[in-house]
Formats: sequence, C-alpha cells, structure tokens
Amino acid sequence: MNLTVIGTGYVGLVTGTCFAEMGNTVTCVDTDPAKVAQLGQGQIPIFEPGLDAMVKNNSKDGRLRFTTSLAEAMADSQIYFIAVGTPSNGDGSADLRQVLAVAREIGRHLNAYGVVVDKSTVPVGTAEKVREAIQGELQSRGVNIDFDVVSNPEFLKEGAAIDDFMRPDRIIVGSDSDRAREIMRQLYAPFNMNRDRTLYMGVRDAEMTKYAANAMLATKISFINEIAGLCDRLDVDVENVRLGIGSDARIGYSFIYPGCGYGGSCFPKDVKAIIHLAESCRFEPRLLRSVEERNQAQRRVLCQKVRERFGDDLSGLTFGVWGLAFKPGTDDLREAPAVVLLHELIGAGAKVRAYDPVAMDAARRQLPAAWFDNGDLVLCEHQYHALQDVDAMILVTEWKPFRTPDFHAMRKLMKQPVIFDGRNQYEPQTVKQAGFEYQGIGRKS
Ligand SMILES: NC(=O)c1ccc[n+]([C@@H]2O[C@H](COP(=O)([O-])OP(=O)(O)OC[C@H]3O[C@@H](n4cnc5c(N)ncnc54)[C@H](O)[C@@H]3O)[C@@H](O)[C@H]2O)c1
Ligand SMILES: O=c1ccn([C@@H]2O[C@H](COP(=O)(O)OP(=O)(O)O[C@H]3O[C@H](CO)[C@@H](O)[C@H](O)[C@H]3O)[C@@H](O)[C@H]2O)c(=O)[nH]1
Repeated sequence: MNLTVIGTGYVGLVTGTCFAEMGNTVTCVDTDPAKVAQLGQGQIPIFEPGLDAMVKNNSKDGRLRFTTSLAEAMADSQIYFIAVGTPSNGDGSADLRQVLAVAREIGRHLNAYGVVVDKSTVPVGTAEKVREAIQGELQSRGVNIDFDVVSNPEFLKEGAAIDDFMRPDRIIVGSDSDRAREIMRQLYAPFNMNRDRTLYMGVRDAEMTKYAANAMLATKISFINEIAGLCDRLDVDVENVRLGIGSDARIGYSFIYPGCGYGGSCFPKDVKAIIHLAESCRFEPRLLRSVEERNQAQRRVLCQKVRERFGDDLSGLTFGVWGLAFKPGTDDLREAPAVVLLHELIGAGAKVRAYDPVAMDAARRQLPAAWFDNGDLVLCEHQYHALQDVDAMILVTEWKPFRTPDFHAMRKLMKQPVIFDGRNQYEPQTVKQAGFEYQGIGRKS
C-alpha cells in the first residue's frame, strides 16, 4: 500500500519505517527542512535502537522517502497518518494546533477518497475537529470528496520503539466507517500473522483508550512512589514490598518500580491533558490529580534527600550525576527527572559533574548555556570522570553500565563516600560494605 506519514518525530519516523519494512511504500513529510534533508541522507535525528539501519535499508530499496511537500506525498497515497506533536498548553490541555494545521493542509490537497489516521495522542472529540477542518477546506475549494477519519493511537515506548511497533500487545483502531476499517485491517494484517491483535471500536473510544492507558501506567508509578515514601519513614524496604505485591498476578511486576518520578514526552503531558479533559466536562479527576501531584513531588525527592544530608545551602559541594535522559535507551531529555534535579542542585549553589551514555549531545544543546559558562555543570566523557572529587554520587537513570560499578574505584575518586540511588539499582548492604553511605528510594539503609 502507499502511505503518507506526516511528522517525522519518534512516532512518525518509527511508524513510517516499520510500515516500509513490511513492504509498503511510505512517504514521510515534515515541515522541518533540516530534518528532512538529514533523513534523506540516511541520518537519524534521534537515538532509537535499530532505527538507523532500518531507515537506511528501506530508503535504499525505495520504499521510504522524505519530503517537506505534503501535496507531493499525497498524490500517490490513500492513507494519511497524522503523527505531529500535541504538547501541553499552559492550562494542561493538549495543544492541537499542529494536528489541525495538518488536517487543513490535507483538505487543501485531497483529490480522491482517503483515510486520515490520527496517530498523535489527542483528546476525545479531536477526530471530529479534524473532520471539520478537512471538510472546511474542501468546501472552500468547492469540491465534494469522501474521506474517513480514524483514530489509531500509538503505544510505543522510546528505546524499544521498533519492537513495540512490530510486535504490539494490541492495535487499536477507532473507526465509525466500514470502508476505513477494512483498509486499516489490510494495512495491519502483516502485524497480525500469528493472531489478530486489532481491537476495533468507535473513534472516541480509541481516543480515550490511549489516555486511559498512559494514565493507568502513571498511576501505578505514583502509587509505588507513594508507598516508597511511606517505607522511608517506617524503616521498611520497598524492594521487598514491590516483590511481595508484584507476585500477585492481579497486580503484576511491571510499572511498579519506585524512583525519582516519571518523565518523558508522554506521561507528564498526557496525565495533565486527561485532567483537563475531565475538568472541561465538569468531572472532578480526584485520582489523576493526585497521580500528577505525587510525581511533581517525587521528582524533587532526590534533592530533598541531598539537602537532608548536606543542608539547604549546597555551595562548595560538587555532585556526580549518572544519567540525564528520562529513561535508559533514549537521548530524550523531555521532562527528565535529571533536569529537575540539576535545576535544584545548581539553584542551591552546588556544582555538578554529569555523564549519560547517549544524551550528552542533547544535554549540551538543551541545558542552559549559563550552567556551562559558569562551570556549574561539567559534562564528563566517562561515568567515572563524573565522580572525580565529588561529595556524593546521584544515580538518576538506570542505564545498564551503571548497574555493577567498581565501588572500590569510586571510593578512591570521590571526596565523600555517599550514594543517592534514584532508581534502587544497588543492594544497600553491598554498597555499605564497600564503605559508602547509601540512600535509595524507600530502601532500608
Ligand atoms: N514519543 C513517544 O514515545 C510517543 C509514543 C506514543 C504516542 N506519542 C504521541 O505521538 C505524537 C507525536 O509525538 P513525537 O514524540 O513523535 O513528536 P515529535 O515532537 O518528536 O515530532 C513531531 C514532528 O512533527 C513535525 N511537524 C509539526 N507540524 C507539522 C506539519 N504541519 N507538517 C509536517 N510535520 C510537522 C515536527 O517538525 C516534528 O518533527 C504526540 O501526540 C505524542 O503524544 C508519542
Ligand atoms: O516502573 C516504572 C516504569 C517507568 N517509570 C518511569 O516512567 C517514565 C516513562 O517510561 P516508559 O513508559 O518506559 O517510557 P515512554 O517512552 O514515555 O512510554 C510511555 O509513553 C508512550 C507515549 O504515549 C506510550 O506510547 C508508552 O506505551 C508508554 O509506556 C520514565 O521516566 C520511567 O523512568 C518508573 O518510574 N517506574
């Protein structure tokens, strides 16, 4: 099939590339000419394991191409995926300007029946707005062309995006049209070879499913973080509690790892958006508000522990931070707990030495230039360089190379033997036997 994917961020690029990998011919469109030029030369603007080779192979074989011209892309295809950003507005609602701008442009170039598929995460009712925007353009052109709008939310996780797309737990297709549903069924058939994973539902149901999934996962994380806070105060080890509750199949082990809060481009904004959605229909989202509040507090827990140990004024102290990305497997710093921590430490007068296996370039580009100019933040070439003469090590992102460090070497490098473990990666006893003071999140120390 011939497809157009509009927006070449994490979702658009992965979607376009994976559909091309399945034999479709895909044109990816983006308004950012630099990104399109880069992608055209086989260079990937994001770090996503496996994506690089897949983009190169499919481009070489002519199944994947990149352009800034939607008109040109639409000329050959019948399915148009909208995969542009839906960031938060100031009031927490989803900013639909990119989505609706794309819808209007589709309306300006649509010449025959097409299926417009919304892959961006959008509030309930957006498909109707997309339909109106397209219809408005068709009317001003004085043409009458049939089209359908489908909701097909994406559930990929950064760092595991290809695998999540190729082997999804489920494929949600929200469609109120039989014709569009059949086209979507054919498109996804190669992903359903061993069993059909597609769930068909109404458009509004599909839009809600995406927010509900993210809100549920965020709730699990905030729940365990709240329990961890309680464990900290009651001399209980949250790791035992996590294992104890996870073994109940009704609860399960996934997404109940305590830590320094959830980040990334999805959970924070999507929880805010569903709260706003509830408010807009005068329904009080009591639980979701608490999920969000707990996370705001959780992202400050590490600095709080640092202040309890070293005092409120951190001037004259240096901290070694391991991990900057919002989670392992990505160079994405959006809403990263590490960035919140850096603001707090540097704001309280501390100096920071930091290391991340892949997010160093992103950090150099995105963090305040003044931090580098004033020497408040030094990005180090190696995880151990980040510990040179520091008063404590703070682990924020649980990258694999941080899992089994050489504690002996660390002790020699560090000025004071103190570890704050924001992801409960270490056994308190092991760390203490190596001569360190240890604080995890809800760990008995
Ligand atoms: N990042 C994830 O892991 C993830 C997973 C599932 C769903 N989502 C959702 O998918 C959507 C996209 O997320 P993302 O992280 O890929 O966004 P992103 O910000 O990384 O990428 C969006 C891209 O769209 C382009 N764009 C903006 N306006 C355009 C236009 N008019 N025409 C063509 N291109 C345009 C931008 O230049 C950018 O390259 C969001 O709604 C997000 O919530 C994201
Ligand atoms: O037990 C856990 C699991 C995750 N996290 C944190 O939660 C955040 C999000 O992690 P993850 O869900 O793995 O990453 P994302 O790439 O943001 O993916 C989420 O957001 C996407 C965008 O909507 C969805 O498509 C995915 O299904 C959903 O998992 C990260 O900061 C993690 O450190 C925890 O603190 N504890």
